[in-house]
Amino acid sequence: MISIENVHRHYGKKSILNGVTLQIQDGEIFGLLGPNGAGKSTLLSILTTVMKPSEGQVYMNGFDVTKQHKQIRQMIGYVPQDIALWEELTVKENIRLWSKFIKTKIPKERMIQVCEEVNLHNKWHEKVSQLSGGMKRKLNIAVALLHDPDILLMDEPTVGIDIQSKLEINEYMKVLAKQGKTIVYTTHDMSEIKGLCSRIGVLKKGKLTFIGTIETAKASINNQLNKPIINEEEIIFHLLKD
Ligand SMILES: Nc1ncnc2c1ncn2[C@@H]1O[C@H](COP(=O)(O)OP(=O)(O)OP(=O)(O)O)[C@@H](O)[C@H]1O
Repeated sequence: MISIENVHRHYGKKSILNGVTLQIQDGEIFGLLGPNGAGKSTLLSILTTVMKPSEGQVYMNGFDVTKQHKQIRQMIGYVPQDIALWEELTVKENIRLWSKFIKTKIPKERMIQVCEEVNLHNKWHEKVSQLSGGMKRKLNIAVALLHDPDILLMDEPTVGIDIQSKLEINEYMKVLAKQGKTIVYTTHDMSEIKGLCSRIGVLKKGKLTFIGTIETAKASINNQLNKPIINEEEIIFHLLKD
C-alpha cells in the first residue's frame, strides 16, 4: 500500500504540493490527472525518493520514502515522461545496460521475459533508433520492470504514441495489476482512464480536489450541474476546470 500523508513541497517560496493525502491499495491502477504544472511529476518524484517532501510523510508497504531509500527503490519501477534509452544501442544492449544499474542481479531469462511481455522479443537485436515511438515506450516500461517491482510509477506512459501501442500498454497494465502490482500513472487521456483505472485523483495547484471512481466523478458533476453529462471529455473538462 502507498500512504501519502499531508505532503507539501516548495521550490523556494513557490508552493507546488499543498497538503496531499492519499492512500493507494495493492493491485490498484490509480490515475493521477491534472492540468500542466499541477504538481503530478513532483508527486511521482517524491514517490521515487528522488525528491523529498518539504513536509509530510510517505510510506510504501510500510517503508518511509525519506529514510529507507534502498528498500523503496527495490520495490518500485519508474517510467519517466521522457524516453530514457540509448538510441544507438540495440534493445538487448539497452536492457543489459539498465540491468547493471539495478542492485540485484537480473538473470538473462528475466531480460528476455520482460521483452516478450511487451512484444519486443522480435526486436532484440534492433537499434533503438529504428524503433517506433510506441516501441520505445514499451521498452522503457520493460526496463522499469526488470527487477519485478511491486509498484510501478509511470509519468504519462502513453502520450504521443500510436493507438495500437497505447492499447497494448493499457492491456499490459491490467495484466500487471491482476498479478498484484500497484500502478500509479499520470495522464490527460480520459478515454483510457475509463477502462483502466480503479480510481482517479485530480491534482490542481498542488491540491487533490477529487479522489474516487469515474462513476463517482460523473455522479458528482451531474449533481452540481443538474443535467446529465454525455461523454468522458465533459467529465475531464469539469474535473480540471478552475
Ligand atoms: N526544479 C524546479 N524548480 C522550480 N520549480 C520547479 C522545478 N520543477 C518543477 N517546478 C515547477 O513546479 C510546478 C509543478 O511541476 P510538475 O512538473 O510537477 O507539474 P505536472 O503536473 O507534472 O505538469 P505537466 O503535466 O506539464 O508535466 C511547475 O510550475 C514547475 O514549473
